[in-house]
Amino acid sequence: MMSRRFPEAAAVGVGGFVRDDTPTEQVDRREAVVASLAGTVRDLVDATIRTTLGDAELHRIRDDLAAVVDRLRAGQLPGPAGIRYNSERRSWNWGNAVMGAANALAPPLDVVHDASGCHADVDLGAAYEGPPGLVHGGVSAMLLDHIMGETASAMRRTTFTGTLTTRYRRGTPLGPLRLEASIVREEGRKVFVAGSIADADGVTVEAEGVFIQPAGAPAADG
Ligand SMILES: CCCCCCCC(=O)SCCNC(=O)CCNC(=O)[C@H](O)C(C)(C)COP(=O)(O)OP(=O)(O)OC[C@H]1O[C@@H](n2cnc3c(N)ncnc32)[C@H](O)[C@@H]1OP(=O)(O)O
Repeated sequence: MMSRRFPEAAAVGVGGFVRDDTPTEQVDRREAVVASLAGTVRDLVDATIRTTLGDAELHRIRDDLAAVVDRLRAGQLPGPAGIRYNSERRSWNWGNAVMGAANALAPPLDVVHDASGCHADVDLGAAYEGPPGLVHGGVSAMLLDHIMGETASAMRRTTFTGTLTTRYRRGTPLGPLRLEASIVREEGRKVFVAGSIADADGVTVEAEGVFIQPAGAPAADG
């Protein structure tokens, strides 16, 4: 297992925000490839959780997968993916825990910015279970944190989560869900955001968050 700290990544400027002048067309093409790979790995996670095969077959499958991991390790970044951007204002954060195209742990969340904030439709499977048949509370908080953070930043400024408060009104069933977020008010560098998760019968989780533009960060970058 790879180390969780990446001093060698900082040394070569990988991670963080990285200017990368790969043309957008090439970024789009590569994104489709890594998203396809991550989709198959996501299937693998679901299939692993739900497998009923016998122990001997699972040992053989584990060996096959270990060989695949070795093939992927033949070419690796020295650290996490960070956020990259080019001169055409195309940015990509393929490792992001919630919407990273290359991250099989991400559901992934496809966030749509609209007039009132952001929304996203997501379909959560067995990998996101907490109580039986229900979404893990930490997963709900993670998804809300992300969509509320995107709402606060409005794609034009950097904001970090200061405080996130969640109220779990009832269990959130695995399956199709709708997330929504909107800005309630702003005070100086603080952006107050409301968010929710709903199933077909209505809201299951409500959240309030304070998102803060760090001291020294540009108020808006256009
Ligand atoms: C587009 C991508 C979307 C991604 C969405 C995902 C969002 C995330 O998960 S971000 C990761 C989780 N969050 C973090 O790691 C943040 C860690 N904390 C920090 O970096 C800093 O503490 C930070 C930026 C929140 C505040 O730092 P700093 O700018 O120095 O704040 P500071 O000057 O002390 O305070 C500014 C104001 O914010 C308030 N404040 C500070 N911290 C908090 C807090 N945690 N909660 C609420 N209010 C706070 C202060 O009271 C102050 O208010 P006022 O102006 O009224 O006096």
